[in-house]
Amino acid sequence: MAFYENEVGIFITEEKVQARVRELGAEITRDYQGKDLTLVCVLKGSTFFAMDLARCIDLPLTMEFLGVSSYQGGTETTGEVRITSDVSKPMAGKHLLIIEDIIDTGLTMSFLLENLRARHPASLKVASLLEKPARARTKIDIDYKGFVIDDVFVVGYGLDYAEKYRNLSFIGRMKGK
Ligand SMILES: O=P(O)(O)OC[C@H]1O[C@H](OP(=O)(O)OP(=O)(O)O)[C@H](O)[C@@H]1O
Ligand code: HPA
Ligand SMILES: [Mg+2]
Repeated sequence: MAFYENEVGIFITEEKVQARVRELGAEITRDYQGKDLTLVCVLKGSTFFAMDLARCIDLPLTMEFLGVSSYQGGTETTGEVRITSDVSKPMAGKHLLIIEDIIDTGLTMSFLLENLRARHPASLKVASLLEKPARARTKIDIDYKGFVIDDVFVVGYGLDYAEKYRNLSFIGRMKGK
């Protein structure tokens, strides 16, 4: 029996995730032809998605990493988004695409959009593997969206519960949460 099976059930299979990531990569490749694209990967949750997506984009892109945290290990947001590590270069004049694993209440993305917009990029767009509209507290326009999901707490493919389960290659759901 695999280590996660008591607590986690499969929600979106690895095959479905990978197929959708390839589609999004092809779309981004078409849209950013001739532009100097910078992926802003949001630590820690988006790392697995960002790494796979980047390999499906057929363009000479740059990768930056921005750490933010607001869940502090639980299943409910604390409502306070903190930057835990900043990008390594000025973002002014760049075509930025924020890469997220999930937009749940939208508080993190709303913070990120405001923060990055203030740095005067040439353009600013959003890619998120998951969207959970049932819990949205603010409206976020997602330019590249993987899946819309119901109000369940998901783990795997970068998403954690108390820092665990990020390394599952599928999207799982916590049993009883
Ligand atoms: O839309 P929201 O309700 O703000 O939730 C989404 C955010 O919450 C999670 O990050 P978390 O704060 O857990 O940090 P982590 O990525 O390091 O797990 C997730 O990775 C998103 O960044
Ligand atoms: O459903 C979720 N799972 C893991 N982390 C999250 N952060 C916001 N929503 C979630
Ligand atoms: Mg988390």
